[in-house]
Amino acid sequence: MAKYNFPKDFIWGVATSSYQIEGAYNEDGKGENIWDRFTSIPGNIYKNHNGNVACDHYHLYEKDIEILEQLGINNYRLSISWARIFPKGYGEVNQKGVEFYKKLINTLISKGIQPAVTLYHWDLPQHLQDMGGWANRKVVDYFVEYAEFMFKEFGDLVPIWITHNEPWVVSMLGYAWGIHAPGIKDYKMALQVAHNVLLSHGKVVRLYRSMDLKGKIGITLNLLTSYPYTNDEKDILAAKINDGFVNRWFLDPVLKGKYPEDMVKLYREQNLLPELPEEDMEIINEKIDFLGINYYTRSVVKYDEASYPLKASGVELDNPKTDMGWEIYPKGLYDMLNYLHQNYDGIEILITENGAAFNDIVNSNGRVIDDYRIFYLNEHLKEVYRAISDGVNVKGYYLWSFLDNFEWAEGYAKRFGIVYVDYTNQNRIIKDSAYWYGDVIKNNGLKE
Ligand SMILES: N=[N+]=NCCCCNC(=O)[C@@H]1[C@H]2[C@H](O)[C@@H](O)[C@H](O)[C@@H](CO)[C@@H]12
Repeated sequence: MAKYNFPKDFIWGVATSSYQIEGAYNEDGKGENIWDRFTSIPGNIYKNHNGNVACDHYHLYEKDIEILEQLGINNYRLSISWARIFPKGYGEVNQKGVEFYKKLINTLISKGIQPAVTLYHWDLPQHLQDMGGWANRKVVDYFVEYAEFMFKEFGDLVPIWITHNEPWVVSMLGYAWGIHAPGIKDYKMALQVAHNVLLSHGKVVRLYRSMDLKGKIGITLNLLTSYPYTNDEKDILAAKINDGFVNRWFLDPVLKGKYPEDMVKLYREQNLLPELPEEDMEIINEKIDFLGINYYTRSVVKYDEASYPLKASGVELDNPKTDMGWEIYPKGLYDMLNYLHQNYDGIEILITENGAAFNDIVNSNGRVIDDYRIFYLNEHLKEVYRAISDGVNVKGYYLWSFLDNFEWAEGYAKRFGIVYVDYTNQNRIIKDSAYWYGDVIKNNGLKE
């Protein structure tokens, strides 16, 4: 019996993404994507790790789905590798790529596991990057063509669609700071990228509606609850600017049809404002069925004269952190859920990612005792429960991640999985947290 009972039809799931787990980077007709290219350049990734093999999910997906079944996990968020479908990003279709996802999704459904499909989780076909990538407005139209193909092929199979995963990361880490693929450092271009990605989202939602499909469609945003370091009004303003930078720059166009005025003013003053055609806003604001949010940690922000362009910088507190160095702050999820409920008309929410990396060790009995991860997950789920009890419209939770996997610039050094992957032999070891999560699902709630 659970102490914290979740709503009857609450969605309990786990999440992954194509580049992080599939491997088979150049198999069965798949085209090169920007992460294949970015990881091939020495110095970009921890120890020059890459996703050429990753968790070899492309070949091991049936065994991985058996683990989901064994654990009683009946919702699974995955992403599609665009370059497996369209090796050049558009035009010729790679039928073997289509067949892989048909087999994957049909196997999930045959076992009673509901798929949630992300169309774009960062792995842009390299051919499209060669023409400017998301900075080129033409790529918007190629994304729509890709989505239309996916809706025609999978629209009747897949009940939950996510257009994009974390446009803030796509634009800022990929095009402003060069930490992620394609490794560009151009802040103004990054803001143009963010706009084009949002425009592509809106066009795909509009397309989905026109095809009269029966599922739900939304977008996933990484949201950082922002808190001022002190009660000094400069810090309070800095926290608000950080909230605008990470959260409202994406939430407002999608849910209100306009960019936040304070950030437009700031970017205009800094000569960073890109082309933001007014006629695009109505498209970006196309009504979504749910907002996906990825929550990991909070931001504590102080005024910082030297910080460009926001005059705001994060403060590292001496609090418990995950292996990523991210503060463990469950209340930040509660506060974010209430913030969304109050400021965005009670929009339906799916938590499409929440989880933690810790330095997992396989003990002498071949077991991974990850009590720290169970603690992190339990504390965050208690905050979700509290928000639902306050009336916040949270419909589901996808734990990041199902498997240990390629953690972008950190390579395989960071383990987020509830299933341990031994990359030397591709063995899977079910961690204690996975058994714990299976119980949460069975009880539809938490014991403590
Ligand atoms: N300071 N700080 N920052 C906290 C937020 C950083 C933004 N990164 C994410 O949210 C990525 C998201 C991604 O979808 C997944 O593909 C990644 O594997 C996870 C784990 O990294 C998360």
